[in-house]
Amino acid sequence: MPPSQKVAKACKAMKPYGFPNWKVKAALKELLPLYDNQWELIEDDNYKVLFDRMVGEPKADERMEPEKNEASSSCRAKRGRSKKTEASLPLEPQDSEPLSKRLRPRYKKENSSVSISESTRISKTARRSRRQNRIEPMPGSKTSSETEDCEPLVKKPRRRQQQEQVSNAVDKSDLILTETSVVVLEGKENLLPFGYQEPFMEYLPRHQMEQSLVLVKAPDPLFVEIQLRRDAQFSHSCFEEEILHSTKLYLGGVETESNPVLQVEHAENSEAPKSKSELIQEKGKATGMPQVDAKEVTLSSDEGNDLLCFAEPQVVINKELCPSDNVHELRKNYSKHLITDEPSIGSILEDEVPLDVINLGKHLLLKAPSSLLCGDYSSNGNSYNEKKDDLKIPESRSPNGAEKDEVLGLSQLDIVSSPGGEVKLFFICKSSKQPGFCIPSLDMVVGSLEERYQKLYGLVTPNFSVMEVMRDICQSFLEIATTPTAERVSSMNESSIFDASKKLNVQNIQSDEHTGGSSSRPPKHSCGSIKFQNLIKVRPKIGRGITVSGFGSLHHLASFENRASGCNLKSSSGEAVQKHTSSPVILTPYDYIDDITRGKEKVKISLLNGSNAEKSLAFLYISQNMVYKGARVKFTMDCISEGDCCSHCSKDCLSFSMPCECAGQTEGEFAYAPGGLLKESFLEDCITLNQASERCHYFFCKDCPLERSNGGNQCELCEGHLMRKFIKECWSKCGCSNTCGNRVVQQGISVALQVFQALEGKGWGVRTLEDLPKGAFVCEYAGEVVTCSELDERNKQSTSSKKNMYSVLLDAGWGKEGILKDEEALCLDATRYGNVARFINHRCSDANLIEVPVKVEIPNHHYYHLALFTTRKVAAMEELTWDYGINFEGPEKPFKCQCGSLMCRDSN
Ligand SMILES: C[S@@+](CC[C@H](N)C(=O)[O-])C[C@H]1O[C@@H](n2cnc3c(N)ncnc32)[C@H](O)[C@@H]1O
Repeated sequence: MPPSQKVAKACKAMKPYGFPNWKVKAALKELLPLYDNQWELIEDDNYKVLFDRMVGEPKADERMEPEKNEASSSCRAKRGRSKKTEASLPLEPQDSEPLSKRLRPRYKKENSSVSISESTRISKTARRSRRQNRIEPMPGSKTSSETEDCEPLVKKPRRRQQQEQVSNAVDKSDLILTETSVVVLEGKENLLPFGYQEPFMEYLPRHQMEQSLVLVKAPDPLFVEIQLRRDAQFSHSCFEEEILHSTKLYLGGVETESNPVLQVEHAENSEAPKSKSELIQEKGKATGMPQVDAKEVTLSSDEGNDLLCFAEPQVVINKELCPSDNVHELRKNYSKHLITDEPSIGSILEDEVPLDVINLGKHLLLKAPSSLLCGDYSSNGNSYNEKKDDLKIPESRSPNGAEKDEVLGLSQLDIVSSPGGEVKLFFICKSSKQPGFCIPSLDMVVGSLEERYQKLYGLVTPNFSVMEVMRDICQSFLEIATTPTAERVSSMNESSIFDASKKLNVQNIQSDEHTGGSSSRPPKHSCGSIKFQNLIKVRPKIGRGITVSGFGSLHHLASFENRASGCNLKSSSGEAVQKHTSSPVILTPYDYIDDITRGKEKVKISLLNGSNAEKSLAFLYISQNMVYKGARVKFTMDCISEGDCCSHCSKDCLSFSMPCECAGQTEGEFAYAPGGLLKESFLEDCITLNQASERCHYFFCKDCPLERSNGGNQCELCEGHLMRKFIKECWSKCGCSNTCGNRVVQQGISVALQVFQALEGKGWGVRTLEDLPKGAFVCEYAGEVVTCSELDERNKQSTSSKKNMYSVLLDAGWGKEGILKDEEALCLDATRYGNVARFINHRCSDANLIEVPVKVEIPNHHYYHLALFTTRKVAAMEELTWDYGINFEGPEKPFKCQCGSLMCRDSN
C-alpha cells in the first residue's frame, strides 16, 4: 500500500477520537523515523502507538504558546483553582479545541481498541475478557490504583461512585483524573459512573438506538464532554461513530473556606468569567451568606448561544437567608403554567433513567448585587442536602410515583443563583421514548410553546412571548432576592394571604364602587415586597332563615351514581337520542383535554388536570338541556301567543326606542344593554334579591312538589322558593334576526373557559381564561330536564357515595304557576349529561357569578334556562363561582364549604 494510503488509513483510525488529520500526520512524522518507517509497528494494535503518541505528554511543539498558556492558567484561576493545582496540572490544549482531542481512547483491551459503545456488539466472551482490563492513566498523572478515588470506585455502588467521582472532580482540584471514561445514557438501563466502564458494558443495548448521548470525561476535572452520536459502524476493530454534536460540560461551584468559588461561565453570550480577585471581593461582600455546596454544570454548544444547563443544587445551610420558600412558590406557580413539577436532572441521573435533553437554549442571565443574593440554591421544592459531601440530588418524582413515557414526565424547571450574583433558569426536558427525537432549535421550541399557550390559556395578546415570561421570572426572583431578610420574611407571610386576599381585594374594590367606600387599596410594591392594607372589609353575615332554591333545596336529593346501565334521553320531540354507556374517563396528573365539549360549543373548553391525583370525568357533554322522560317541556308554535313574542319586529329589538313584547317580562325594559351585557340596574336587582332573606321574596307552596317527591309526606311544609327576576329572550316566532341584542343566552358560550383542579379540595372548578366585564353571560347550567320525582327516584336508586351534587331546581317561577303537577316541577340534573357549568363551584354570598332564569322557548315559568352572569369584573384565570344558595346550618350539610369567602355560611 502506498504511504499516502497508509497515512489516510491512520487518519481514519484516529478520526473517531477527534484527532484532525493534520495532527495525525504530524504525529506520524515523528513516529516513522523512530520506528524505522516500519508501518506495521505503527499500525499494530489498531494504531496504539500512534494513539498513545497523540494523547501522551504533549511534545514541546504541541504545547501552547506562552501567552495562550497564560490565558489558560488565568482561566483556571477564574474557575477557582489554586496555583498549586495549576502547577501540578499537565498543560492542556486550548479550550477551543475539540475536547475529544484530549481523551484517552475508549478501548480498554491491551491489544485492541474497543470502545465501550462497541462492546455491546461483541460477544459475551469478548466482554468478559475485557472486564479484566484496567483503566489506563494519562502519562504523567497518577495511575488508577495510585489515585485514591479511582480504586474504591470499583467496589462501591454505582450511583455512589458517580457522585463521588463528580464530587472529587469538583472538590479536589489537584487531582487529575486521567482515565478515559465514557458514559452512555440511554434507554432506561443505566447511567455509568465516570471512570468506570467494564462491568457496565453489558448494560449498553446500543443496538436499540440510533443516536446516543455520550458523556465523556475529560482529563481536566473541571469539565466533561457530551457528545451526541449517531450509531456506530465498524471497519476492522476500529470503532467509528459519527459525532453529531459535541458540547463541553463544565463542573464547578464549590465554595468553602478552603476552596474558593469555582466560577464557571462558559456561555458565549454571557459575561466573561470573573477574575479570582473579583470573586474574592464578592465573597467578602457576601459575609453571612450561606455556605453553599452546589455543583453547577453548564453545557455550552459550539454554536454559541445555545446552552444546555444542568443544575445540581446542593446544600443551603443558612436557610433563613435563602428565600427558598418564595422561590418554591414562584416555581410552583410558574410550573403550574409552564412546565411540570417533575424530577430534576439530578434525580434523573440518580434514578438511572435516560438522559436526553432538549436544549431550551438561550441563557437568561440577570445580574443582581451579589451581596444580596443568598448563594446557590434551587427552587425545585425539594429538600436540601445538608451534608457537604453527600451529593444526593433532591428528588421529585412524578406525583403518582410512576415514570411516564411522556415528555412531561421528566421535565423540570430550576432556578439557581450563585454567590456571584447570577440567576439562571434551567429547563430540563426528558424526551427519550419520543419517537424520532431530534434536538429542535430554540426558535421552534419557543414558537411551539407560545402556540400551546394560546391554546391552553387563551393568551392571545400579541406581545405574549415565552422569553418575556422567563425574563419576568428572573425579575420576580430578583425582586424577592433583593429584599432584605426581615422584610422578606414578613412579605412572605403577607404574600401567603395574597391569593386569598386578592379576590377579596377585587371584590372589595367592587363593593367600594357601590358604597363609595375607600377602604380597599391595591397592593403596594416596595423593594420587591408586597404589602396589603385594609383589604378586608367585614360585612355582617347574611342570615339565611330559609333554605332557598337551587342546590340548597336539592342537596338531600343529590348524589347520583354514574351507572353504566344508562338512561334514554329524549329530545324535545320526545325521541330517544342518547344512550349512556360511557365509562368514566380517568385522567392522570397534568392530563389536558383540548375541548371537553367535543365541538358542541362555539368555543373550545379545555380541561387541565392538576398535579396531585388521578381524577375521574364521568359525564357526557351536552351544550343544551335535554328532556328526560317525565318532564313536560313542549314548545310548540301554538303555545307561544302573540303577546309572548315580537313577530312584527325586525333586525335588532334593542335598536328600537320602544321595547318589544319580549321585554314585557322585564318590566317593559330589556335586561340586556347593547353589546350583550346585563344592564347594571337589572343585575343589581338580581344580586340584591339573591341575598334577600326576607319572607316576602319567597313563595311558599300549598302543595310543594319538592316535599311531595321527597317521600309523599303531605305534612311537610314548603321551605320556600325564591322568586327571581326573569329574562325573556326573543326567539323563533319573533320577527327579529338571530343577531338581535335580546338573544344572548341562546347564542351559547362565547367566553374562553377552562376546567381545572380547584384549590382546597373542591375538586374540579371552572376558570375564565379572559378578563370578563360585569354582567357578562358566561354559560347556562345545562343538564337533563327531569321532574323532581324522577330525580328523587334516581337518588334512591343510587348506591354511590359520590359527594358531588349536580342537580339544580327550576323553581324560580313556582309562585306564578299555581299548584304544580309532578311533570311541571322540574330540575336540571347534570350528573350524567351536562355542560361546563356542572364544574362551577359554590361560593357563599360574594360569588363572581349569579344565576338568572331566562325564558327562551317557553313562555311559562316552569321550564327555563338557568344562565350565569358575572356579578363584577372577573380577571383572567380567576375561578368562577356561584352561590348555590345552600343552607349550611343543621346536621345535613351538603359538603364542607371551602369557598374561602369572609361571608362563608359554613364558617363554623
Ligand atoms: C356542581 S359540582 C361542582 C364541581 C365539582 N367540584 C366537581 O369536581 O365536579 C358541586 C360539588 O362540588 C363540590 N364543591 C363545590 N363548591 C364547593 C365549596 N365551596 N367547597 C367545597 N366543595 C365544593 C361539592 O362536592 C359539591 O357537591
